[in-house]
Amino acid sequence: MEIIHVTAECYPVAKAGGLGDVAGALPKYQCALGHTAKVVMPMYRTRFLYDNEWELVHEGGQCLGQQWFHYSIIREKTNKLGFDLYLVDINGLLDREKVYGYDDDIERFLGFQLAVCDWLVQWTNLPDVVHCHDHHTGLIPFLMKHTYAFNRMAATPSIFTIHNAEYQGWIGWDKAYLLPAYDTWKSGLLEWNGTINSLASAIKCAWKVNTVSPSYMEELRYKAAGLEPLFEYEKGKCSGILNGIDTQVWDPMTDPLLHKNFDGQTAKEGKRKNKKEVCQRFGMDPEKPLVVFIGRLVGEKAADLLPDAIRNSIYQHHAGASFLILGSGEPVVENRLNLLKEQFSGFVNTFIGYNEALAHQMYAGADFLLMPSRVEPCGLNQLYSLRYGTVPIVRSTGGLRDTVKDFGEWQGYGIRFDQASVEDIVFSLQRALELYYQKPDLFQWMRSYMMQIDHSWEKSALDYIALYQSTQLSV
Ligand SMILES: Nc1ncnc2c1ncn2[C@@H]1O[C@H](COP(=O)(O)OP(=O)(O)O[C@H]2O[C@H](CO)[C@@H](O)[C@H](O)[C@H]2O)[C@@H](O)[C@H]1O
Repeated sequence: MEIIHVTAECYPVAKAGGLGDVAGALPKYQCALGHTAKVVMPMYRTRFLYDNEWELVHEGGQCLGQQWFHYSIIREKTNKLGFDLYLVDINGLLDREKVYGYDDDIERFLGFQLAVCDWLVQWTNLPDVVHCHDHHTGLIPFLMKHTYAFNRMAATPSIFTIHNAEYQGWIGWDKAYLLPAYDTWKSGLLEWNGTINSLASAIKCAWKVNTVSPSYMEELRYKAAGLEPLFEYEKGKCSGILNGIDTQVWDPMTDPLLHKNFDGQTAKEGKRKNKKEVCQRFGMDPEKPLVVFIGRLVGEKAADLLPDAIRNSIYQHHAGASFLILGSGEPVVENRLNLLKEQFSGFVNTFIGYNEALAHQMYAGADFLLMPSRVEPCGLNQLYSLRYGTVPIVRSTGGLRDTVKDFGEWQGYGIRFDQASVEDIVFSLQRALELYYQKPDLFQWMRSYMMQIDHSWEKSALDYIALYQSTQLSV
């Protein structure tokens, strides 16, 4: 099959979160299965662009409302990522350093989607599947099926994967003129609650829709930031496929970013050395258990609970653990964490920002990874932590529920709690400290057991192929 993934992020070209990891790995594993998977994404001005060689494969033009724009598509020459990578360049719109966060993001990603459709529709042989990821590509199923300009692709299956339904790509109707012509009676396919909603439109128009874990798909039917009835209505074409991890990038035995590589046999010593380095750098005691948090400091990840939970744990557990936080997000949370760092110097430290190398070193050096998420469609951090022998402490939601088993259960290897509350987090930290100080044998067993769990992409890549094939049945 020929599969085109359309995405705003792809590791290592540009990554802001888990979407980048998935788009950088899934196509590679699909190619390994004998399919032809390709990725098309915006050409941001990131380092990857300048460090690699490119060839021009297409040039064209499209209208964004009254404004005509020129676009070009370049391809990475050496198949460096294990699949064909195409970048869409639109001067003035996509040529920025960051992926998101600009005032004209609506125009930027509309321009991107129009350019992709304009390019694909000119292919002599259309691809077998167009696989769109998250709301930045959510209008493509509508554009392919219902606009005059692109309806040569109406019979080409579109698949839509929801990595996060909290962000929906709302566009006021006053910007509807930016879209190419379509029969106006079809405008209901774009709309939700009085605005154009890219995510809702994708759920309505894509041939198949999936989320990145089965539990999250279930949850969306009763908690989906306003889209609950839509998920209930469209449940027939919706499913959940658990994310995998790229074991070529995330392997503690070969990871070049670690101070010391290790595998299941050498984990105790290897992790001890990595922990020592991390603790030295952040001024913490390597004899104490190291609890880390890595991710966006936003409400969805319950990062706002961290300051109180950490403070309470330090008081209640007599500073029995060290805490290190890597992330950025809401300024209030960043400031509160930095205050905590001042107050509890030597016990708490933070790195506010994005740092891929440090993330790897923290997965390797930590004893516990804390993920109290209010919403977690799948979560990759806990999968990385399992592979790096770091016990995940997670709230029982979405993909966290599907991938972490509490150590109170038969062959459990993690710590789970129910409520996104300071009390539940502190109680779970207490269980973690008991495990670390009082049950070292069990702790070691959990570590070696979790490192062997297979969360590679092989199975999920096959599930996606089966999903694509199921579109043949729905023609
Ligand atoms: N400050 C920082 N420095 C370095 N690295 C950082 C970092 N902050 C985050 N990361 C990295 O970004 C990735 C985060 O992935 P997640 O899946 O946990 O979250 P995200 O919410 O972005 O993804 C969404 O999409 C993914 C993919 O489908 C779902 O798993 C998830 O549940 C959903 O919310 C990990 O690779 C992590 O190491």
